[in-house]
Amino acid sequence: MNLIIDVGNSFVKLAVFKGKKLKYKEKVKLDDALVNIKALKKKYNAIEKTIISSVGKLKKTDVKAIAKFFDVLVLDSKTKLPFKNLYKTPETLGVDRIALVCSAVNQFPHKNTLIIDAGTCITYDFVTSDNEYLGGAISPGLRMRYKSLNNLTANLPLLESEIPNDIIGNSTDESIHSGVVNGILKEIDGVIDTYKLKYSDLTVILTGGDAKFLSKQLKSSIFANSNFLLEGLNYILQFNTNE
Ligand SMILES: Nc1ncnc2c1ncn2[C@@H]1O[C@H](COP(=O)(O)OP(=O)(O)O)[C@@H](O)[C@H]1O
Ligand SMILES: CC(C)(COP(=O)(O)O)[C@@H](O)C(=O)NCCC(=O)O
Repeated sequence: MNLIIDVGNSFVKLAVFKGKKLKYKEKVKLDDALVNIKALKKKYNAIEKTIISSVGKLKKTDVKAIAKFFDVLVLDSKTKLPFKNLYKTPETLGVDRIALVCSAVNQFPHKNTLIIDAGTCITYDFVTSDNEYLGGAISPGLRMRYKSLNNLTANLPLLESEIPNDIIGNSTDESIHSGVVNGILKEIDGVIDTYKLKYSDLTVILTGGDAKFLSKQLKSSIFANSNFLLEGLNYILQFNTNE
């Protein structure tokens, strides 16, 4: 069994895989991660290996503590990968984005694939049918947009995400929901349309904490898969250990 540890900028996702099968997953705050990992070790004593992908504030001491329980692979720019990385600064590429690309080449081999991860940030990652990763884009995520409107103004309240009733916001709250949510939806649909002009056979995956919230509102046809990153990490672990 493999334990997958995905440290994002909002949450840590923990998952247990038996071979390719997802057996269990949970989402925790970073401060609780170590305690929950210890509990998972007790619950699933068949876990031998773990992969850690962190773009968040995971401490080196936490990695050391985890390495006491399991055989650890810490994903970084030197890890053996199943695609050609053409990013100009591979050493600064987010390891979560690397895992998304691995998931795509594993699940959609020889396809032009755009992976959209709606998490703290929204990331766009594109891999060609020739297995070449070209890069993509980074833009502010759903909660980040609500928070920035509140943080950087005197009068705008902090709201919880809500699907707007109309494109025309007829109150402060409705104007914010329209700006933030319609803004993201138009951005995503617009990015997909632009890629499709060049790659008409494009496969699009939507994942991340906000994927469920956004997927039904999009006009483009996409595959929504909340486990896409976790599956990519499990694949990297298998790819590096010949499991
Ligand atoms: N308490 C919370 N704090 C931050 N984000 C939250 C919270 N509750 C729900 N969310 C949603 O989760 C999204 C982040 O999802 P996730 O994919 O887990 O992020 P990351 O992988 O970057 O940690 C945010 O954009 C937000 O809409
Ligand atoms: C863009 C990100 C902050 C996204 O993180 P997330 O929203 O998934 O927590 C992360 O992939 C990162 O730190 N990237 C480094 C810059 C780059 O990918 O080029």
